[in-house]
Amino acid sequence: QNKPLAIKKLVVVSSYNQYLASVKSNPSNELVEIKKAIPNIKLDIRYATKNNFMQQVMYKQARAFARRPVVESLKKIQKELNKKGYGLKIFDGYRPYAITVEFYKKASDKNFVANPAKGSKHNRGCAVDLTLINLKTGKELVMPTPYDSFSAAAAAKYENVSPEARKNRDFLIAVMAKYQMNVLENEWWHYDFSGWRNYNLMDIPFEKL
Ligand SMILES: C[C@@H](N)C(=O)N[C@H](C)C(=O)O
Ligand SMILES: [Zn+2]
Repeated sequence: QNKPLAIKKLVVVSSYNQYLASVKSNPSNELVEIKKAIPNIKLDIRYATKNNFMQQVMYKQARAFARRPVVESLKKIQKELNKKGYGLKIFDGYRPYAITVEFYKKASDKNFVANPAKGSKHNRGCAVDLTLINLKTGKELVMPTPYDSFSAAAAAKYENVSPEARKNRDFLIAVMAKYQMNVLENEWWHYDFSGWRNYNLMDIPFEKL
């Protein structure tokens, strides 16, 4: 006889007080503002502009957050990169769940956006979208594709790219992995924190944080 399927209900925290209580019981739950913790990090929050795949402003504020241990990893990564003349540029961090719902409705290719039925690691404050910059010039290093290019060439192991783009991409992937930030198979710019399972999905707008 077939066993009934166990259907897990998706938990999304949308109450600010519930979020505060979770931080009180475990400080790792805090959504830390990345720029405050790492002042020399560069931000280019595309979803707070119309320059993104949605072609509309999705965030009211150009800010980036991540859970405390994720920001600790980013701090170490930035330190290591700075010694070599490079730095990070952040495109996105914590993303409220409602935004993932909007992305999924409109995205031309659903392979490049998380399904709201499961939620995104961004909604857990455990994913960041980023690239590398040259510290002196502030310019982005050459990568296989632009950010959020929903193309085959965006894959982390895509072979048919220039030697320079491949070198930069593979260097970024390696330094991120050293600090528990693992690249997403089909997006070279997206990194998931290995402890993401310990954090709830959230739907709290930046303005409240
Ligand atoms: C939309 C893109 N930047 C992204 O973050 N995709 C992943 C799969 C996500 O939505 O979690
Ligand atoms: Zn992402």
